[in-house]
Amino acid sequence: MKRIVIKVGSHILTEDGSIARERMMALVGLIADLKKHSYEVALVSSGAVAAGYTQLPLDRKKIANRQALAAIGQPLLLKMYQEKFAKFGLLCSQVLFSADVFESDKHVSHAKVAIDTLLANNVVPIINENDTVSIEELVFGDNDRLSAHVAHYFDADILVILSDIDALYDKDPNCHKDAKRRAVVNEIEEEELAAEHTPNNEFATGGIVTKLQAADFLMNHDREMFLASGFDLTDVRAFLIEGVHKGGTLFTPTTRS
Ligand SMILES: Nc1ncnc2c1ncn2[C@@H]1O[C@H](COP(=O)(O)OP(=O)(O)O)[C@@H](O)[C@H]1O
Ligand SMILES: N[C@@H](CCC(=O)OP(=O)(O)O)C(=O)O
Repeated sequence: MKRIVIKVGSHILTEDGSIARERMMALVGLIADLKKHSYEVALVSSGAVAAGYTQLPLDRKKIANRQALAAIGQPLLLKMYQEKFAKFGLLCSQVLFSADVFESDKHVSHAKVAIDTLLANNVVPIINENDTVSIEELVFGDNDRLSAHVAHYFDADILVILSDIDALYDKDPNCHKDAKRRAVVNEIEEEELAAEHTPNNEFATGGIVTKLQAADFLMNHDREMFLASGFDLTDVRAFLIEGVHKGGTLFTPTTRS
């Protein structure tokens, strides 16, 4: 059985100031199908701050307000996921991490027991950063790097990032019409890892750089990452279910390709 971690960003989960229910439903449908194809699936979902903002539009630039919005939004997000997974007869669960968990072997092994037990019982773990308490040195700040840690420390075969962009390009395709897709990447340059963050949505925090940092972390640990569109799930379905790499970018260590 293959274990995968899927990460979905805030932009995919929000639309016109609300949670994008249809896209959430499509994602849950994909996970249900993957489970039928014998995958174990854990989901890293952003969207707590965005969900909180639908209820109380506080100024999101203030850290204290983001902490409060996450506290409001996280239970709402989970409630929506629970309703949608129930339509497929599946249970889901909430797991919240702060960055320091991954600095302690003891904490990682406790968390792994919980994740393994959920997966063994056919329950989908839905993971997010604990944004209410994760500030300063405790913070990842973006779920791209969090999901890479989850994939590595909990032994996933691959991390799949579903983004508002359908692949990695040689330059930002939202600014350059002639940008070319990079189908397979084996190595990431230092300067690409140090570039500025370029999120394409008011609730997103990462941009392409944190996705590259996630991929670099995984490739350095001999693991793979696949980046594809979260708006249209055709490419990720083809890749995971049919084994066909049409769109999207596969990051794979040189030793494997
Ligand atoms: N070389 C590149 N290839 C792909 N996307 C890029 C590139 N450079 C910058 N970007 C930007 O990064 C954005 C993806 O990051 P982000 O908005 O944080 O995604 P998400 O919320 O889905 O995690 C794209 O929409 C695009 O504008
Ligand atoms: N933990 C935050 C996630 C913010 C974030 O990383 O968003 P994104 O860059 O869209 O993955 C939340 O749930 O709102």
